[in-house]
Amino acid sequence: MTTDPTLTDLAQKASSARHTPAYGHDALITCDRLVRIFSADGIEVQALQGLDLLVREGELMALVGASGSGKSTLMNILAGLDTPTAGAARVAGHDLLTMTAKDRLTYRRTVVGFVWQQTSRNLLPYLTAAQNVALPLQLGGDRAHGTRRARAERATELLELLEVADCRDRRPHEMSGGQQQRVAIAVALANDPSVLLADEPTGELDSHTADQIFAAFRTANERLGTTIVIVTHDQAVAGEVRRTVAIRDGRTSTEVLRRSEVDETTGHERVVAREYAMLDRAGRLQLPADYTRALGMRDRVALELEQDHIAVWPDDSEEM
Ligand SMILES: Nc1ncnc2c1ncn2[C@@H]1O[C@H](COP(=O)(O)OP(=O)(O)OP(=O)(O)O)[C@@H](O)[C@H]1O
Repeated sequence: MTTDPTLTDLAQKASSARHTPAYGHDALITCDRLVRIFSADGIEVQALQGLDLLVREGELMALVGASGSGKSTLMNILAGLDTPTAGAARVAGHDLLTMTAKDRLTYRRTVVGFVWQQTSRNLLPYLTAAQNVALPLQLGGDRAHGTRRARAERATELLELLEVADCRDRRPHEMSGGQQQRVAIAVALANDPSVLLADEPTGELDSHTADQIFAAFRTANERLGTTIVIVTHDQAVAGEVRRTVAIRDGRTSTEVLRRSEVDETTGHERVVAREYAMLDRAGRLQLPADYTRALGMRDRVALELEQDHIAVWPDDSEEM
């Protein structure tokens, strides 16, 4: 039996809804049902199809996914280089959908730093490493680094932190690919951004050099507290971070979390990884393709609520 709610019931309901924190209220990066549609030659491509993602301050995380799944599209939006078609995206309090062109420029110069795959895209070829690091300080208009000397000191400090102080006076073509990427990280960190975004930063490097670049990101994360999001195909990099989020068909699909555990018998520390599926706010869940294939699940499945889990069964309606 249902009874009509009283005015007091409705007031209480409205008040509790007001006190429910908004989705992602405590996250540094919030993507809420993010959509990006590209139209080319009359054909629409939905690169992001309602992507949800929360990243907390101080995280170092990896984004993985097949080619064409939407990783670069997401990174370009977070970098302030592209605007979403619909949904919501906020980074450090900046609304990426409603920013004016002027806000967008300030955002790109002071809130986010980026490192791209192509080493040549990250540095200006005619400037030395130190000059490359000093440039964003000058453009960002940071008062603390208003003088040439203050900027040179900051450049030296960052190049030392990333262990490329010896490249200080060299131009990009006089450095190895790995050195160039470490200088690129220093450039991206110059204005002390809230978030550092890296799109396949080790894509052009051999595995040993890639390890060194990853160590440089870890240093930035641990020593400066910068939140870092790395898009990577490199399993070694994805295996090193505490959180790896997989994107499939323009949505976040699964997430692997790793934590250290001490083995009770040996006393050794080991890393335990566990994979989770993403449940979106509408209650949608993407089942891994190999699971559904293994059980011949297609368009319909049966669900049963158990005491502590939900069971998903293949469609048995034909047998009924
Ligand atoms: N400017 C654009 N115009 C039209 N379609 C685009 C554009 N940029 C991306 N797309 C399409 O959007 C989809 C997602 O592309 P995106 O580059 O984000 O994928 P990705 O996961 O980064 O792939 P990769 O790992 O190969 O770089 C693809 O189908 C791509 O063809």
